[in-house]
Amino acid sequence: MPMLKDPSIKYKPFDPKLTLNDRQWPSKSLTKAPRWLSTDLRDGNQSLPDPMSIPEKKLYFQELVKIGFKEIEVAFPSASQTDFDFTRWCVENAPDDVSIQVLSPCRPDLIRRTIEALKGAKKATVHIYLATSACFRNVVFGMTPEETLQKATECTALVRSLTKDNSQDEVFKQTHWDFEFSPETFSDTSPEFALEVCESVKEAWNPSAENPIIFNLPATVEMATPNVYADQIEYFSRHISHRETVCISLHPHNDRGCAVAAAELAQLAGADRVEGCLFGNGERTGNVDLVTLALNLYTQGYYPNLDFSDMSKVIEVVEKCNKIPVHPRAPYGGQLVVCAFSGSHQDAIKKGFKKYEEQVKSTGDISWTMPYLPLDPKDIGRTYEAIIRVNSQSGKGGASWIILRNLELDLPRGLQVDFSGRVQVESEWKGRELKTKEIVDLFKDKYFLYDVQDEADNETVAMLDIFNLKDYTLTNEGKNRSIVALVSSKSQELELKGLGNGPISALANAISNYFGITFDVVHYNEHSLGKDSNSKAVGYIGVRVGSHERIIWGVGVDEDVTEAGMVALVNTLNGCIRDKLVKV
Ligand SMILES: CC(=O)SCCNC(=O)CCNC(=O)[C@H](O)C(C)(C)COP(=O)(O)OP(=O)(O)OC[C@H]1O[C@@H](n2cnc3c(N)ncnc32)[C@H](O)[C@@H]1OP(=O)(O)O
Ligand SMILES: CC(C)C(=O)C(=O)O
Repeated sequence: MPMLKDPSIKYKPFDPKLTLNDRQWPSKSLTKAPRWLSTDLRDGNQSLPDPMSIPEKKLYFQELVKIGFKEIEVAFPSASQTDFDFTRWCVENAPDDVSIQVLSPCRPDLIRRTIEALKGAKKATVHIYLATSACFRNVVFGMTPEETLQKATECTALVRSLTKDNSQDEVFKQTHWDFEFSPETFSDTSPEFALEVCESVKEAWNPSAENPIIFNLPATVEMATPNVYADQIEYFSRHISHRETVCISLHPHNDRGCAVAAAELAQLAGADRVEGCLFGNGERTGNVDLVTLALNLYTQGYYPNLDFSDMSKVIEVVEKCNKIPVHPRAPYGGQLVVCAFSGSHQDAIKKGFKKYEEQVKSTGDISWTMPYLPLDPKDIGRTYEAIIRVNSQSGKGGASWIILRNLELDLPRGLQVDFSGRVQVESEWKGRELKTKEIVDLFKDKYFLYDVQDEADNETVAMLDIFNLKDYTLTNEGKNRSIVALVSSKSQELELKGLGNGPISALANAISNYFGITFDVVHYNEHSLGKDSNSKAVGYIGVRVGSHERIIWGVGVDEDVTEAGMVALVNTLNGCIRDKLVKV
């Protein structure tokens, strides 16, 4: 029995050791982007089974710059020659406005090596960390609180002497130095002790309002619900002295699956900066996902200062370098998050797009109100074609969307229902999703939408012995129209004669007369295809034959709108012959 019936004998509820009854964060809203730091190349990379090679790191770095990151943690330079060399490459290649951040533990030898890697950088942030929680102090370091405080302070003083106070080395003087300290395991540290250590570190660094110190307060392990983290951050923000000289940074991990929520609530609680990775890569369950955080802001109408216009490219780089696939359901970016397979979703989205396109056309108003889709897929470089996909769970909306997007045919409701039955049979038979081309081909075959200019289509028409409207003459007979129409297939030619109050009804009457059946047009509509003067017209016709309940649908395309309807009618005859409702 691996799971305990009484887990309380093993696990205790988290005690934040903090009472913040006058918390302010719950009544605030997020209205601007924080400072972002990507730690993909450090925290993300250190968690990969196969860390990135230098070419992969370069590719990733360039993508981060393209997205718009101005602070990038590029490595743990003392860890390996690869990390050191890559830091050197960043120093030489980073754009002037991008600050290169590197991480080191509070170990003087490693701090020296780390700072050596930054020589010549235009903008650099030295980031050191030391765990402050009782668990880590006792289990990992065997250090008292006083020893921890002393080590953090001494290492900060060392970084200061090697960077902003380094008067020995001219090259070091050229760099704009920032300093970041992480009381690692902050989420599990007594709030008073985290504050005490940070006050001492702050004094050792001596920041200013112009050059604030960064206190990165990590949820190294996510310990509790996000509101607890928010309280911890608000407590720190309200109690740290000279708040204007401090930038509060977040570094949430996702152990409980709440990293995004924690980062959002903690920003409400006063944080200025967020560290994380694209698509939440990182130790264990990952760092906070910066794509989600940024696009959450965007879909509230606030520009996140990160540009995901080419999401597919971002995913390509992330997957190539991390060698971990981005989950198809990853918020915003996942391949399946803008795809609807099920009938109700497709129906709502299709109606939503119709309304939206009308709204934009008639008023120019692009404000987004779309069932099921919080983000316009176009904003992240996705096409509308990919939104609706068709399988056995789909209704009429799905297949007709594909036909609309690919053939520009806005099918009448009855025809949608008719076609969706055919699609359903096909997808169940194949036991899988039907691809766009399969659906389009299915439609062309079912409604005889063959192109006379196309050789392959002509062969099909001949093989299936399908009737075409070859010629016709219409004459007025009082209020009525009389028709003589020539329809031909490969094997025969028929002369049909009839009378009606218009060309369509005259031809329907001619078919009735020839085959000795009732052939009633119960649905007719048409619309134009294309927007220019060469545009064609499409006609849709539904007929009821004899005593059959079923309506047989035909579609016809022609330069002339009347002829499009007549072609559609001849195609209903083809449908009747194929379905053996009419004998030739
Ligand atoms: C939460 C985080 O993600 S923190 C970042 C973690 N990232 C990494 O560790 C990736 C790179 N790390 C490495 O390549 C190696 O760990 C190195 C090069 C830094 C150090 O390697 P080693 O010297 O072999 O040490 P090792 O990794 O075995 O153990 C860590 C040692 O550092 C100490 N240590 C751990 N964190 C810190 C810290 N923040 N400050 C000071 N010392 C620390 C540990 O107590 C341990 O000391 P001990 O050997 O006296 O018990
Ligand atoms: C070094 C720190 C910021 C860290 O990675 C963590 O605590 O998760």
